[in-house]
Amino acid sequence: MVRVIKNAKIFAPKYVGKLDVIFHNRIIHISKDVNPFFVPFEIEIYDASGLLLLPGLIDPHVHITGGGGEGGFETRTPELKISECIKNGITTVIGCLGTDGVTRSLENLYAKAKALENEGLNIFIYTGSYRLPPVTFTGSVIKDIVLIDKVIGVGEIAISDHRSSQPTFEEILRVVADARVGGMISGKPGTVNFHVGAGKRGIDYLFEIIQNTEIPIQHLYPTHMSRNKWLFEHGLEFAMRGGMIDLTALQPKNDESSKSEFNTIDAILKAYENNLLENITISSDGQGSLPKFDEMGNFVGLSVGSVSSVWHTIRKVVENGLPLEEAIKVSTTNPAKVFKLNKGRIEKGYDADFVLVNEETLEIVSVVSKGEFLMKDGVLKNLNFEF
Ligand SMILES: CC(C)C[C@H](NC(=O)C[C@H](N)C(=O)O)C(=O)O
Ligand SMILES: [Zn+2]
Ligand SMILES: [Zn+2]
Repeated sequence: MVRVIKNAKIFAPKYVGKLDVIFHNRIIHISKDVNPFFVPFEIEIYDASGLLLLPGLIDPHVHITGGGGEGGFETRTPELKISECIKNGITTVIGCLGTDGVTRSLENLYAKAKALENEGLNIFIYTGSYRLPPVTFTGSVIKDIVLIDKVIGVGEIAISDHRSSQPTFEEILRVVADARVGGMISGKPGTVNFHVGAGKRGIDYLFEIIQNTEIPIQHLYPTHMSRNKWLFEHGLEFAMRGGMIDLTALQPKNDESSKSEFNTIDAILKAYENNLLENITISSDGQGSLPKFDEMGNFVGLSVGSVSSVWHTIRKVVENGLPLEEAIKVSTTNPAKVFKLNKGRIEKGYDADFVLVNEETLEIVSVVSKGEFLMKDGVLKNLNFEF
């Protein structure tokens, strides 16, 4: 079905004015005052008066089958409900495993990815989990990337963290080399998503790779880079060399980090001041655990990441003075660049993934993914097991 969204104020991300957008699964045409009765076929009209039209949000790090477990079996976190993504404007997700690569499987990750895709989202996954040697589908990272359609890279590989496998530099380098060539052969980005812990080695391994090997920086994609101010400073240095860094979004309920001296909002504003916003993405760590450990490394407790943190963070950054057309880049054009996706822009030929928000409140009203409304004026499409 061809559709037209009329009278929306469009942020492409740049604000381009009030225009009409005609689309199928991709954007066909954008112009003023489209008259749908002039086209010689049926076209569905959506009047977006009073709404802003943004590119669908891309969340590059979600534990779609659940994660956690750092406090024992009862702390394994629940899997993702697709309605959470839709209500929060997320139309593209990269799924991953985390600490627990034993009871969480890649087969389950793949099945969940296909389920989310079949119900309307755009989904990709990483092979591997925290540990090296990595868990794989086929026994090899290269084969996983080349032969498993949804696999676009490897992650989240833990470094500088007491929960990592304490990988050697050679182990890390081999995974990145395999991801690069696997990506080349299959036309995929071959991205390696590094989970960077609070350890004092930070992203030393990544600097070593770009300084001492032939591997280009675009394959190295560290996350949790606003975990603390010290790590973020190193992240900015990595960004100055052309690298992309991912920040874990500010969790709506987690008022601790919003009160702590440094959080993701500060990090985004600082990147903007340093003219490095184009090197920043944010991710929710959705359904991943957000565990706390004491100084002796004893587990203290954990909360669960929420995909709602992405839009929450963008709104907070706008409240702190960053223009909307800048703030949304961290979840549209920037992650689209990391994964080489035909997404993240409201331009002819781009995928028809949209979020429509109330221009006064920035509340999310409607969501379109692959040209289909998944939520229209606050009403979700019918979803399995979600009543
Ligand atoms: C960035 C911080 C706050 C959360 C972060 N979460 C994960 O890495 C995911 C988790 N280990 C899981 O497997 O579900 C962490 O633990 O450091
Ligand atoms: Zn992590
Ligand atoms: Zn994670």
